[in-house]
Amino acid sequence: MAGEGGRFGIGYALLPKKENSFIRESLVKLARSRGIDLVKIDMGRPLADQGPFDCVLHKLYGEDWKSQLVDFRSRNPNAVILDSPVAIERLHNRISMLQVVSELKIENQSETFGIPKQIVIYDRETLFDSQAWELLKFPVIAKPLVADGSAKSHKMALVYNHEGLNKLKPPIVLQEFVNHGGVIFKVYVVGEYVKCVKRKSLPDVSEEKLNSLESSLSFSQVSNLATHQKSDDKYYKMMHLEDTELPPQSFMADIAKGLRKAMNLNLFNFDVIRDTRFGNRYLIIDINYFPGYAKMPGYETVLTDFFCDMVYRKEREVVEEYTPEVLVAATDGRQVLSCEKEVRKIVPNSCCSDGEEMENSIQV
Ligand SMILES: Nc1ncnc2c1ncn2[C@@H]1O[C@H](COP(=O)(O)OP(=O)(O)OP(=O)(O)O)[C@@H](O)[C@H]1O
Ligand SMILES: O=P(O)(O)O[C@H]1[C@H](OP(=O)(O)O)[C@@H](OP(=O)(O)O)[C@@H](O)[C@@H](O)[C@@H]1OP(=O)(O)O
Ligand SMILES: [Mg+2]
Ligand SMILES: [Mg+2]
Repeated sequence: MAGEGGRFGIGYALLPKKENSFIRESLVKLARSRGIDLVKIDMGRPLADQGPFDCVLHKLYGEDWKSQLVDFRSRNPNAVILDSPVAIERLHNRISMLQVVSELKIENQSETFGIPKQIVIYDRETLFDSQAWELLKFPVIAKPLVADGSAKSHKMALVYNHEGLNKLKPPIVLQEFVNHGGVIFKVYVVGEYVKCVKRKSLPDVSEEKLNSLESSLSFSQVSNLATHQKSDDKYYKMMHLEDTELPPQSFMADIAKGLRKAMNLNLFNFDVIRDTRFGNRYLIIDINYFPGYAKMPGYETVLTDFFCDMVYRKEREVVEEYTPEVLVAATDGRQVLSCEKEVRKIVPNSCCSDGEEMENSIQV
């Protein structure tokens, strides 16, 4: 729990690309001003020997890292691990990733949601087996089954006809391509916070295109192109992103909450398209763990609020189990609010309330 001076430590373990985009000076400074130190985990040493950390933030794969987390957890049972490797693993397979969407129950009169029709293909024989295809219509998108963050796992192909299947390398997921007006919605989730933004997507596929000689089109991370790449393309010049209406915020928030609970994850985004055939039908096509949050407006504040929430909530849970004497020692200079029935709560003086003093609190 809180170290010297009532500060909290969050250790992070990220690949260099993610570290560069996410761990910005602006985030580190804001977190520091609110009592949280972001500390890089040294991958050359055992995690359990480092810290102390109140929380571990990570996006790394592999058995060694998983067992390090298990070891860390057993020695630091009160630390928060964001997020559990088992929960993250569900997102490494494009079938299990979207299965959870099909299980969600959300009451909404005006909008509906789901996933596109899709099948999984493990070998080349099945790829050309018409029975496997009964459910699907061209065009389809072929996506690698594994979504493990490698460049390969983002390599896709839009396939217009049977001929286009020749180039594909199973195991893949074949997902029906749904015309959606060339705009995708990315819904970023950070705990309870939900933010939906618009991005350019693949253009709609016309009947003429389907009947043309072209059999497939390969692409990768189309919604993630740098701005200059986007403006180079004739298609993007033609599109008017501003004209597209966002989906209703409360609807996206309900889906986000449902997914967060069902998947037991705090840090993810999901991609949503609006089916142009029905203006109120939304399809979830992708879910990513720990996405590019730095692209989210005001990400520093959102993430710092969330970190504060995590570490203080955990500390409250722990402290509530102790006697008042232990509590006083544990709060280490911070304020303690004394309530009826001997329930004690810590009122952070530098975090979440931006340093404002809380009424009725007793300074210890
Ligand atoms: N079923 C679909 N119908 C229409 N367009 C789709 C469909 N699936 C994917 N796309 C388009 O292809 C893009 C890439 O697909 P997807 O999001 O599954 O890949 P990804 O590599 O996992 O993306 P990310 O970079 O978000 O992780 C989407 O952003 C969207 O533009
Ligand atoms: O940085 P990373 O390598 O984690 O890349 C992630 C990328 O974030 P970035 O924009 O910071 O690159 C995300 O972009 P947005 O959805 O937020 O647009 C998305 O493409 C994830 O799928 C990527 O994770 P991966 O699937 O490759 O593990
Ligand atoms: Mg995507
Ligand atoms: Mg993805």
